[in-house]
Amino acid sequence: MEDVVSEALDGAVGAMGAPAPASLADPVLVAIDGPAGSGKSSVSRAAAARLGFGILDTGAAYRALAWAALQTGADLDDEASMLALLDAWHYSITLLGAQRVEVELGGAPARHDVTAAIREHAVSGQVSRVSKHPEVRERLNAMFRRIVAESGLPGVVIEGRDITTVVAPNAPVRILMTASPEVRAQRRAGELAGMSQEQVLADIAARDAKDAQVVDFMHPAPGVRLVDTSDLDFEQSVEAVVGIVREVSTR
Ligand SMILES: Nc1ncnc2c1ncn2[C@@H]1O[C@H](COP(=O)(O)OP(=O)(O)O)[C@@H](O)[C@H]1O
Ligand SMILES: Nc1ccn([C@@H]2O[C@H](COP(=O)(O)OP(=O)(O)O)[C@@H](O)[C@H]2O)c(=O)n1
Repeated sequence: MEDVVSEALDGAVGAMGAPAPASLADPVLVAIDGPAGSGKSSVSRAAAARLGFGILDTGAAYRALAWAALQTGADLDDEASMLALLDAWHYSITLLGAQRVEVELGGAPARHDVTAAIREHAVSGQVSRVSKHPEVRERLNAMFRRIVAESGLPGVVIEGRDITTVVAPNAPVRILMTASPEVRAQRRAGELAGMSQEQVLADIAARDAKDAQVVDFMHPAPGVRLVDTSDLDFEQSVEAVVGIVREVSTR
């Protein structure tokens, strides 16, 4: 399946004019989980940049699979159909710089830049239907571990729902990022033009409820640090994550 082309170094070329040096050691992992709108993607991205690490947004792969299923007319509730899609697709995501997500499905055009499309409401509302399948999760988790291992980066922040518990339970830094439902809806409503805060709150509550049937991302597992961003501004949230990483790495 995932004949993954992790284009991690593209961003480094653009940013620095030369490819990033490949690290000989395994990358340091910073695992971050949390519900929708807690700030995990944007805060993880800023923290990674500050630490000189890459960022792997795992939700993008679930979103891209849902996008591919909607595109091809496959039944999102049928696990075998989703596994067949995974067998056929090529997925790539940048780990440095601006996020770019691409999917190859075969056919014409072969390669689709889905960076914007996977954030649309039509995809967000359907993605829990593909992420509920256990074997789909196993296949994507294997892909995430491979992308990180092959990144050549000194460290990678990897964020999603089950990173601290399933994908990287041995990561030296594991964080659960939360915020109250009202604050999360307010943040998301600011991003989604034309939707009221009430609509957004209902949407993310419904998605969280479906997702929570599959993985627990509301309560920190033993050893996982809780960062509640309800009363933190963006900069304070980034500092909280960077502070935990520095604290752990100087122990
Ligand atoms: N601590 C914070 N204070 C204010 N706004 C924030 C904070 N964290 C994130 N945001 C904003 O909230 C929105 C949702 O954050 P995002 O990172 O997409 O959340 P998640 O990945 O958990 O769904 C973004 O527009 C982001 O800039
Ligand atoms: N590790 C992960 C990441 C995402 N997901 C699924 O992918 C969807 C989109 O994740 P996301 O992180 O992009 O969502 P937001 O929190 O950014 O809204 C979630 O609603 C889950 O259904 C998952 O099941 N496991």
